[in-house]
Formats: sequence, C-alpha cells, structure tokens
Amino acid sequence: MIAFEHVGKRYGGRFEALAGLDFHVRRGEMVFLTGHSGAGKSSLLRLIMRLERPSRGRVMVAGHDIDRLHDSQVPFYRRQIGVVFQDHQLLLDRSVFANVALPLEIQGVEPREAARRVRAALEKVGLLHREKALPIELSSGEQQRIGIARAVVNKPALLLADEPTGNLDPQLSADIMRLFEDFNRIGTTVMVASHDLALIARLRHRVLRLRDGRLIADEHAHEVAS
Ligand SMILES: Nc1ncnc2c1ncn2[C@@H]1O[C@H](COP(=O)(O)OP(=O)(O)OP(=O)(O)O)[C@@H](O)[C@H]1O
Repeated sequence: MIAFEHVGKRYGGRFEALAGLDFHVRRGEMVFLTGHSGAGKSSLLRLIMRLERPSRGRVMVAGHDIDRLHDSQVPFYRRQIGVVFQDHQLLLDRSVFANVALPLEIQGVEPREAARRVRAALEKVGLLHREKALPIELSSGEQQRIGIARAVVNKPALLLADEPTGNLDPQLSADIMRLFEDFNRIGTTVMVASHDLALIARLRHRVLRLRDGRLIADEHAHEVAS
C-alpha cells in the first residue's frame, strides 16, 4: 500500500527533516509511527498525502509514484485517504452531520446517498444520536470521533492520523485507538503517528520509530512485546 524508497525531505534547501527512509506498509496493515517532537512524523504523513514532495527518493502509494501525479489528479488521489488530526479541525458553526457530510458535499455526492453514508459513519463511531449537535456541545473525545467519522465517510483504503489522541486522557485515547483498530479489521490500512508509547506498546501493532528524520527501528508486535 505504501512504499518509501530512499526518501529524503529537505525544507528550505538545507534542513534535512527526513533522510534515507526505506519501508513498506502492506495493504490491510496497522502501523504506528513514533518519535520525539520534530522527528519527522508529520512530514512523513504529509509526503503520503502529497502535501509535501520528497527531495529524494520515491513515495509509492497503491503502486503509483505519487510524485508523478498530475496536479489535476491530486484532489482525486487525496480523497482516497482519510486523515485525522490532533485538533480534529471541525467547523464549529456546522452540525455534527454537516461536518461529516462535508467531504461528500465537496464531491457532489447526491444528498440522499450522502445522508446514508454520513449516518453509517456516525454509527461506526457511536455518535449517531448526536448528529444534530454542534461540535462545541460535545466532549473532546466525542469531537475526535466526529473527526474520525469525517475521515472514513468516503471509505478510504488508507487512514492516516497525526497525534489523534494528543489532547485526550488515557481512557479516551485507548477508545480512539480501538476505533482505528475496528477500521483496520475491516480492511483499511491504518497509520497513526503518536508519541503515546505506553498505549502503543499495549496495542501490539507494528511500530516505525523515527529519530532526527531517520528510521531507527521497525518493530513488529511480537518484538515490541518481548
Ligand atoms: N514547512 C516546513 N518548513 C521548514 N521546516 C519544517 C517544515 N515542516 C517541518 N519542518 C521541520 O522539520 C522537522 C520535522 O518536523 P515534523 O513536524 O515532521 O516532526 P514531528 O515528528 O511531526 O514533530 P511534532 O510531533 O512536534 O509535530 C522539524 O525540525 C520541523 O521544524
């Protein structure tokens, strides 16, 4: 699903945020990405989303070198990736329903079909009963669930999350990670950047560890546990 081949990223021509990255993520895998602040986790995710382009090497997603996508193909490409941010980035003056519907609205999905898909996504994150609420009326854990519903409403093959539990207490963080596991179980490839080492260790998935822009460990569940 994802292949990094000797990938490097420089910002402003001098600073190397990522260097010599080589790894593969198989379709259907769930992977954590960890490392200190500034290690390059967000940069790596931004390369996959093609919000940034590599200074070196190739980023392959679903068999395509995404650097070779024509500008006109990029919006279509991005729509196939669900993205969850730490601060969920919900529109505060729109209902829960409208927030989750937004990606479908942008694509021009027919309203009845969109409503069906929005409700299915809300049901998966356990918040169908809050569809009329405004984001401000929800707890931070619930807001993050809405962010996840919006990310999956398109049924993306790939789900990326950048510190999705950054602001949540341990119990809510575990609940959110369990949701990612649910989507992974139904076939979605999931990559979650997180610095919550205790939680990551408990969940027993593969862990890619970055330090100063380099991959210093690629640990599979059995190695993490031992
Ligand atoms: N657009 C940019 N221009 C210049 N430097 C950048 C840019 N984006 C990131 N960097 C730098 O690249 C390095 C990696 O940053 P990145 O945000 O990818 O790390 P991170 O592991 O996600 O950190 P954090 O957990 O703090 O978000 C940092 O030193 C950062 O300052």
